[in-house]
Amino acid sequence: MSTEQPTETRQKGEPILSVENVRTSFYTDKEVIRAVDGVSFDIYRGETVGIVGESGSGKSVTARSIMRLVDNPGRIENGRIMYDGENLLDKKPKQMRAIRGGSIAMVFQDPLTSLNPVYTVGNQIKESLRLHRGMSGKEATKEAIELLEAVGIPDAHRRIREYPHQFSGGMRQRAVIAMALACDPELLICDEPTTALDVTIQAQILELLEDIQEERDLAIMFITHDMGVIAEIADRVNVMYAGEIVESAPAVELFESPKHPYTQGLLNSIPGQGLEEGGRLSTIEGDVPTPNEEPTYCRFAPRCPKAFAECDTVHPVPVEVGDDSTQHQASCLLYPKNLSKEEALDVHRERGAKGGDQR
Ligand SMILES: Nc1ncnc2c1ncn2[C@@H]1O[C@H](COP(=O)(O)OP(=O)(O)OP(=O)(O)O)[C@@H](O)[C@H]1O
Ligand code: NI
Repeated sequence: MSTEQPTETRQKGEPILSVENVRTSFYTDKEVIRAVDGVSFDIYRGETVGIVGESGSGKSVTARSIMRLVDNPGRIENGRIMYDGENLLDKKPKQMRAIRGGSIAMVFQDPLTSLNPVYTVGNQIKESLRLHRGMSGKEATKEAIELLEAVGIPDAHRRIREYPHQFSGGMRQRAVIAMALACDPELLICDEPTTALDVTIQAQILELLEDIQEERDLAIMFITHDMGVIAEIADRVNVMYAGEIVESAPAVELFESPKHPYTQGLLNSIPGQGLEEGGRLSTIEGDVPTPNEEPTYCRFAPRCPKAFAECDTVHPVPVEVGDDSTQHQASCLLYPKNLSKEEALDVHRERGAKGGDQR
């Protein structure tokens, strides 16, 4: 972290969540997979931070690391996750359970992973209210109905007595969001919450999240592989590739002026943009590599149209790339632009040697 905070950031006060140089690895029989490899980012109150990247880039493992839900053979090996001034990695399992579904709630792609088929939707919301806010009886029923109304479920006093299978996909995801809100969270982590829904319903859910955020000053971490969705919802974007954040910027700036060749490639693959001759959508050739060794090179180089010899021997660290702001970083040897190629390479070599992800 730099000691010089840009004005805009300083005005927002302290971040509600600071992920600092986190590494989470999976110890399989064959190899050690560094699924999250030196990841750092902040989330401020009332802000939506997007995490975007192709399948396998480490988005979900990042979310699960924050929630301390990494299963065997996975281990969080390095870094700090500061929440409300305390490191979540130091919390006992019991303390973590209180935080999960309490001040930090999570919404997954498949609402059925969060809903129990044998209980009514109302009873599940009421159970959350009982556990996290000590409510019961009529008071809890009233609050549960209000929550269902707040997430746009019509006829809430009747639907509260229905089971998850009686809800449509979109309504189920709304119910899951109501359940998350029942705990009155400060931070909502959404992992592809709209991916399984059709486009119209997806738009409605995104709108709902924005409304709720405004009402409650909620911080949202939003994971998706869809740049279009990011454009809709994020204030700030972190682009992930093979376990690392390769670019981080305010959303508007990222879309207007992407710096990392990977981000540029992702943006070219949005329908309606970057159409090749003949109208075909351009995509980035090849797949995300499995990050199974310490990066002493750029993991994107094999797919990068701008790669040069040093990309195979120098690990890029995040450097400032903003045209006029100090909140735009990219991990790419092409930058900083104001330096010669040799000077820029030295910046990456030196900072990499000092321990990598020092922003
Ligand atoms: N249980 C596990 N065992 C071994 N490796 C795992 C496990 N879970 C995740 N990984 C590794 O971590 C990498 C990142 O996974 P992650 O689920 O975070 O990707 P993602 O960016 O969320 O992708 P998607 O868009 O497909 O959800 C995977 O490619 C895989 O190599
Ligand atoms: Ni995922």
